[in-house]
Amino acid sequence: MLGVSDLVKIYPTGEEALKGVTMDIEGDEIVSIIGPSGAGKSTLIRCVNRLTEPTEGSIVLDGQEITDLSKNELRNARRDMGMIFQEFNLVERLTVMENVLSGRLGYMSSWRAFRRNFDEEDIRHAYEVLDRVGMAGHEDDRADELSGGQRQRVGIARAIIQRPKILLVDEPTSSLDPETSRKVMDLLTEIAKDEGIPVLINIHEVHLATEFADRIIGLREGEIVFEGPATELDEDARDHIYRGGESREALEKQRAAEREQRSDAEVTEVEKETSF
Ligand SMILES: Nc1ncnc2c1ncn2[C@@H]1O[C@H](COP(=O)(O)OP(=O)(O)OP(=O)(O)O)[C@@H](O)[C@H]1O
Repeated sequence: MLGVSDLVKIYPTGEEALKGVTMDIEGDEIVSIIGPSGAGKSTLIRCVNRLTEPTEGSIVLDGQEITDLSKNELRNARRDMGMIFQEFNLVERLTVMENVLSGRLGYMSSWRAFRRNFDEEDIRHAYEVLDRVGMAGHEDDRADELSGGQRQRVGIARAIIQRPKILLVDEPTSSLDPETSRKVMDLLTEIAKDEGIPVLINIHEVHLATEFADRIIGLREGEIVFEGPATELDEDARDHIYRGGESREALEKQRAAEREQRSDAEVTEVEKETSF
């Protein structure tokens, strides 16, 4: 389905955000990318649909190479990639229904898109999808009247109405409270399984990644340093992703040394106080 090979991204500033990332995602798998801040998680997701232009490497979606598509070809290819963002990216002054239908714009001629001339089938589908994400009855609400959780539900509906082949999700819960985050993740993963499409999701909260993903990819400094099922993400693996080369054992040694140093210092203080 999606194959990423030797993907490199060097920003104009010289920052090498991805240093040759290779990964695949198939079927209806949910893959979470985790890693410390600056590891390259967003860059990876955004390179897949070329919101960020990759520097080198290959991205193949359903047999089509994405990296060398022209602007027009890319517009068509993006219909196959539903994108869900941290900041929801809704048009604030438009209604829920208008925001959801905007997911169909990529399928329309420029003229029909300009006139917002949607098919009846699209409108029927939009009602259905809004019901599916728990937003029935809110069709005419303006986006700027919604709570964060409701906004993300609309974001999910807009992505789903595209009938994409894959969902690319960039920090969907960063602007939400823990309870809403869990509900949104529940909905997102359930819908993706129903639709039978894979999900590539960049997520900060490791507990949500392990709870909802089939597979975890750990990125560190632009490189994959862990890949496996959530059950294999033990403390050692987490340390490796978030602290680099340090293994759990090394960390324990370091902590023991620090404890020893502290107790030596305490002894010295006591000696000082009691010496006369
Ligand atoms: N537009 C840009 N121009 C220059 N450097 C960038 C740009 N976007 C990201 N970077 C740099 O690329 C590296 C990877 O950034 P990226 O946002 O992909 O990481 P991340 O893992 O998603 O981080 P976070 O979890 O903090 O969002 C970082 O060092 C970042 O500073």
